[in-house]
Amino acid sequence: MAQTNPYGPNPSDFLSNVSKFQIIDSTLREGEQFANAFFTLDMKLKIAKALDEFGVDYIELTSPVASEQAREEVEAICKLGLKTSKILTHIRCHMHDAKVAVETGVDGVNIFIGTSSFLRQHSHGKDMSYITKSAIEVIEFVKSKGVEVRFSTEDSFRSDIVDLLNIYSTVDKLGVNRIGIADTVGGANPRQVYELIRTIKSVVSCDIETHFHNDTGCAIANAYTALEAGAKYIDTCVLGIGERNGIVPLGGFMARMIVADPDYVKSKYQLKKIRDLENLVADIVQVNIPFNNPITGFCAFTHKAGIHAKAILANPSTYEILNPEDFGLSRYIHFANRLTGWNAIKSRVEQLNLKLSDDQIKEVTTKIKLMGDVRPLNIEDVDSIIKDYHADVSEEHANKRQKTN
Ligand SMILES: CC(=O)SCCNC(=O)CCNC(=O)[C@H](O)C(C)(C)COP(=O)(O)OP(=O)(O)OC[C@H]1O[C@@H](n2cnc3c(N)ncnc32)[C@H](O)[C@@H]1OP(=O)(O)O
Ligand SMILES: O=C(O)CCC(=O)C(=O)O
Ligand SMILES: [Zn+2]
Repeated sequence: MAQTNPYGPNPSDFLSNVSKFQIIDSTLREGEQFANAFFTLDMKLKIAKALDEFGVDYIELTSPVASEQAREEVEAICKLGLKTSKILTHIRCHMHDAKVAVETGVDGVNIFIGTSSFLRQHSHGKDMSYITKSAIEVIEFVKSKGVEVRFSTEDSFRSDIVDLLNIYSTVDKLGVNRIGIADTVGGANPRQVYELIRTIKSVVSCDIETHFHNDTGCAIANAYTALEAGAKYIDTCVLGIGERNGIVPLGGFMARMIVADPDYVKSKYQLKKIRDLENLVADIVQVNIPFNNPITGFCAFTHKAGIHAKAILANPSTYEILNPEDFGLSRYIHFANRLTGWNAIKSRVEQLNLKLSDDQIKEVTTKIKLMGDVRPLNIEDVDSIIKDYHADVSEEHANKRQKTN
């Protein structure tokens, strides 16, 4: 009987887009706002090509009005003729920005403006009626140029819900391709995300994009819940880089989604390229891949405790929700420590091509654990304990045979 996936989408959840989400990768926009990022054109071209090869649906680029170089970079990336990813640029709700953006050759423009009282008062100083008026003007202009348009409210979760419903239904009627909902300060939790998206979805017919910061560690969970509530597009960055501690990390998001819908994720994204993509960005922004990074952290597929090792050797699904092979990686059983057990050591004895009975393996395991109580062990330590033990028991055996002959 086919087993149902306990982590799969709920089949009765008709609004859910868990099995048809798309990725808007913002490594070259939000990621450029990461404290350590200084991207040259060459670096941006390399990252754009790698994102395209991985298969992200869209690549979002820094506003062309940020600097002359930024504008040239947008144009150069548009000219790459990427095979999969469409190109967006991220602009203020501002006519000048829109005029510059549509001349760069992008496929779409992501417009944003702050709607919370914090941002209305201290960022741009405009009220909701001004915001609505300029949104209409800028959206109509971008649409007239035949490129995709998305309108987003910055700091959506601290914005007044009536303001949000009014502005989103207005821009929806203008025919935007997507609206964006942003947790700009990373304070939202999954339940709030679900409720806000369901409420907004009831007044718009266009698709919903979401943008989650990770200040309180909820970014991936919020992204997943957003899809469950009916959002379709998730903003990501490689390694989650971005302003402050960044946004939804592409790799971690892939880990979340492959568990929910393996067929969709494997058919759409080149998962075996995730490690190279992360290494490329990590090198460019000069950070290490975190040890506990989903998928590519150095110990993401390392099993240590004896109980885990035994079960993993019997069936990897016992303690693995992700299959390392899906990402071109392999699992590792860490047996050189005092938490090891005889099953793990038996596997090592077999790898070393030695013959020991189960009782002998249990005895040598006790020796390894005793040594592991004294100091940290490495593989060579364990191998030499096994080999010495093997030599001893073989010699004993030979002596016994000599005596009986
Ligand atoms: C949450 C986010 O990550 S949003 C994306 C952030 N991205 C960026 O900031 C891109 C890089 N930014 C830049 O290069 C510059 O800030 C520029 C070119 C956009 C603007 O530079 P400046 O004109 O020197 O203004 P400065 O950066 O000091 O202040 C921001 C200006 O944008 C205005 N503004 C801020 N957000 C918006 C918006 N969404 N729509 C319209 N105007 C806005 C502010 O009112 C302010 O203009 P003012 O000084 O005339 O009041
Ligand atoms: O444009 C958006 O939707 C998000 C902008 C942004 O980076 C943020 O609000 O944190
Ligand atoms: Zn952001």
